[in-house]
Order: sequence, then structure tokens, then C-alpha cells
Amino acid sequence: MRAALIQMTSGENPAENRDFVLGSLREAKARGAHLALTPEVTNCLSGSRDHQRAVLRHQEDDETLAAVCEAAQALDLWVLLGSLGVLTHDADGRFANRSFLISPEGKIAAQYDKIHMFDVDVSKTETYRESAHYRPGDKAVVADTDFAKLGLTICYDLRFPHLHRALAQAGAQIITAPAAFSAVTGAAHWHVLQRARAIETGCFILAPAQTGVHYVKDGVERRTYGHSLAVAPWGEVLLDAGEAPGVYIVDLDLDEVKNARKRVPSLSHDRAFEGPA
Ligand SMILES: O=C(O)CNC(=O)[C@H](CS)NC(=O)CCC(=O)C(=O)O
Repeated sequence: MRAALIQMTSGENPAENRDFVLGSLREAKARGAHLALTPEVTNCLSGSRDHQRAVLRHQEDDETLAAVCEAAQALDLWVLLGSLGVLTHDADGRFANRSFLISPEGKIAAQYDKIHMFDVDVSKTETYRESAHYRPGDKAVVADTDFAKLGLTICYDLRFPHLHRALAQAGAQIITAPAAFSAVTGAAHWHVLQRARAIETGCFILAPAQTGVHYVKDGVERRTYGHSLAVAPWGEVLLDAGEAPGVYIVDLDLDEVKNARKRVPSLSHDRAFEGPA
């Protein structure tokens, strides 16, 4: 199975981000990919809630989603649109941070709303309150394809291993982990956490990432870490994309899932326990 990780620097203009994705999907297909994956908030990375409110759309009106469904069908390609920011009908006006798995027939095969919100003070000048803008999801999702079962996660979900364990125990062989990781936390935590999730679950991890500087707000750059990763179930890094935007190809042998879980069957060794009190 050949996957294409699309690494990009999404800006505030959805039409520009969409053009980059559509070109990358054509490249992915030309290079033999079966599945192409885009990062978190592919359609718009912005520091302004007002701007997001102006340019984001409801799922049924989203032009990026429509264009990618059309491209998936035209190219006969599976696509994981890592996430789109979309409007919801909630009274409080929050958006959803939603992943879409699109089939080669151009249909939405599965969708997943990010469960864990990044409400974190990375430093005095770098603070995030994702839950102020996005409404968290509450449903874990495993999706079937003709090549593997996929477990869907988004970015900060990476830090919640019980979600990954639940996905693997529900049959996932590949966990998708699209991200817009902070450059600071990425340098400290990204590789080790992704490798740990792969080893604990015996899953492949496919983590397409945002990279570079997206915008400047109040004189502060919004910078993401890049380093889109593919990790094997035994923990080896199969692909590290570094920092440049582009299309990165990796070949997966799904038998490695079985083999890793046979060598260390920890996924089937859970025990109930009391406490801690
Ligand atoms: O803000 C947007 O529009 C798009 N969303 C994001 O960039 C999200 C929420 S702020 N980023 C993360 O989850 C980074 C997690 C991370 O960096 C860590 O866990 O260390």
C-alpha cells in the first residue's frame, strides 16, 4: 500500500490552500499512491476568529470538501482530508475541527471531530484556547477501506494514548494523525509520542503535518513544526518529511501489523485493576 503525505503551509485563504491540495493530489496519484493525506486545518489556518467566521462554511457548502471529493473520484484515490474547519449549527457559534475520509468514488466514507482540545500555554507568548473556537467531538471512529482499517485522530489527540488503544482494539491497522503541531512542542515531543503510539498499538501511524510560518499576529509568528511522519508498528520511522512543503511517498506492508502484534501481544493483555484509591 502506497501512501502520500501532503505537507503544507496553510494560510488564511481557503482558495489558495485548496489549489495546493488539488495539485498535490494529482502528484500523489502520478507517483502511485493509493491514499493521500492532508494536515489538520487544511482549508484555513488563521489567528482571527472573525476571519474564520467569514471564510469557513458548513460541511455541505464547503468548496474544499466538494473539490477534493471530485478529485478523489477523478483520480481514483482514497483521500484523508486531515481536517477542515467547518461551521456548526451550535448556538455558541463554535466551529468543528473535522477529518474526512473520502473514497475513490468521491463519497465521504467516514468523518471524525477532534476530541481533545489544545487549551495550552506553551510559553508566556504562545497560548492556545482551541475550545474557545472549536466544539470538541465525543465519538471515536474506525473506518474500513479496501486496503486497511483506519483509526482517525487529530493533532493534540496524540497525547491521549487510551484513544489510540481503543482504535487499535476496534481493529484499526493504520492510525491517521494529521497535525498543526506547535514548533516548540514538536521539537520536544513529536517523534517520541508518534513512535510510542505506533509501538503501543501495533499500528502504522500516518501523520501529515502543517509546516512553517502561517501568519503573523501582533508581531508573533504562528509557526508549525512540519516533520510529517510515517511510523511502522514496530516503531521505526519510515518517513520524516523535514520542513519543506510537498508530497512525500511511503510504502506500507500491512503484514507488519500482524507481525509486530505477534511478537509483543500487549494489545491483548489488558487487565482490569482496582484504584488507585
Ligand atoms: O488553530 C487552528 O486553527 C488549528 N488548530 C491547531 O493548530 C491545533 C489546535 S490550536 N493545534 C494543536 O492541536 C497542536 C497540538 C500541539 O502542538 C501539542 O500537542 O503540543
